[in-house]
Amino acid sequence: MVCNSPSFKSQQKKYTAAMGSLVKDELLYHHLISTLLQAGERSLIKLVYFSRDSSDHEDPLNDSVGVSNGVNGRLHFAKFETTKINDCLKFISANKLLLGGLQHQENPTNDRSFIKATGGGAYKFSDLFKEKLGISLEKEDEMECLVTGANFLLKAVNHEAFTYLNGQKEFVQIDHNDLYPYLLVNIGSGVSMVKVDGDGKFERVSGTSVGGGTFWGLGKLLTKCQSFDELLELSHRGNNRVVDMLVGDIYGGMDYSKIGLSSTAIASSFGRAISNNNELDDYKPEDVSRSLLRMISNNIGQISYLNALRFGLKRIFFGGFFIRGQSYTMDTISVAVHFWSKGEAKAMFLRHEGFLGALGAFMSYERHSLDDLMINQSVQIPVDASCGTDTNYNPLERDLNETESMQCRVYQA
Ligand SMILES: Nc1ncnc2c1ncn2[C@@H]1O[C@H](COP(=O)(O)OP(=O)(O)O)[C@@H](O)[C@H]1O
Ligand SMILES: CC(C)(COP(=O)(O)O)[C@@H](O)C(=O)NCCC(=O)O
Repeated sequence: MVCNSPSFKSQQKKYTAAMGSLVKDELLYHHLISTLLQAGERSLIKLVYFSRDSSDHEDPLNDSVGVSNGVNGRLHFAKFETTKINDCLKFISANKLLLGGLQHQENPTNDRSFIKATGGGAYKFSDLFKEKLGISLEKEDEMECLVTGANFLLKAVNHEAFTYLNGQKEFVQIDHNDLYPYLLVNIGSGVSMVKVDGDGKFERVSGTSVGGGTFWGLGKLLTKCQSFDELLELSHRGNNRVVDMLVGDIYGGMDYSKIGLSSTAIASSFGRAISNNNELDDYKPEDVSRSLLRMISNNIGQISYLNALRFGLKRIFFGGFFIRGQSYTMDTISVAVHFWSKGEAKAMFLRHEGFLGALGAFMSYERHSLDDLMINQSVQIPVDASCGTDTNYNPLERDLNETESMQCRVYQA
């Protein structure tokens, strides 16, 4: 229970005192929709929103229902493929995410008229949101949102960061006093590498255009897959050795031990495809997909390590929806970081990997700051974007962050 930590306890008092005025100021919403973050044509829209517990609605000024301890509710995470923007708009309407609870009841004409948004979608969908929902998208800087989101998750959510090596997931206990500096690597369509030195203190130190969009784009061309999930699914069944040229292929089955390369190390990604006049059709889409995933993950792991080395950073946190909690992706990135750093640096992943920017935008609401939200417990309750529930949901499996919510309390600064 994160809120038991001393720092949160002491903050609790401060926020308790301010709570009454928050309610009076009508700044708290029954449903508060936060943000939308999106990039290119075939990427994802992310939503983070807060819903107040129904038991809190009856008497918002009654201490016993949460005012003295903040307002109880849930922080929800949902995502939509960009091509399904209309589903997203319907979701927002159907769930009345634009209606302020207290505010709406007391002053129905004074509906909230903007939501926070970051990333390319904040620009691209601006007109659509205005036209269909009558609201403006208030734009927040993407890098700033990423960092705010990552800092919040690392500080406030238990079991958020984990290492993944040889199929073993291990949650990392974050020491709040020893979090900075770290390298944040966000693998979205492209990849941003940000050195984080504190709340709001960061520098984007590097990036690469070979990222999630590359995997999805090249994969689509090479395998004719129609969905990202299909491409991922293929990669599970593939064997990259059919496509990649290994050190052993070059050195007659031997290791090149003098420079530390085993015979099974990849010498050249896709290198085998140059032999035997093979055509694309001669390769199984599964093998191509796996090789592509390996190549891109490995490359990102390596560049990340080099940047960590540049600034003497030992901890690298990876986020972005490219990862999708995939074992193979995380394993490859971890191995790359481990191998190049000779075990000195650590790759860590975030359960809410794809929501960093959206969360950061959520925190950017006036009077919301990193400290305003406190996560009690990371309870997993699946909330499907189309409003169904997934009974097979297993929080320990991949896609932890896809459709979940977590219990939290909102306090006013
Ligand atoms: N269902 C999906 N549809 C499209 N891309 C997906 C999907 N799931 C994961 N991805 C991957 O996530 C990447 C986008 O990551 P994301 O963190 O959403 O970044 P962006 O800010 O670019 O939208 C895509 O390029 C792709 O590799
Ligand atoms: C331009 C971006 C910040 C946009 O973020 P994204 O939508 O990919 O999450 C990102 O794609 C990126 O950092 N690209 C790499 C550009 C480069 O450094 O070469």
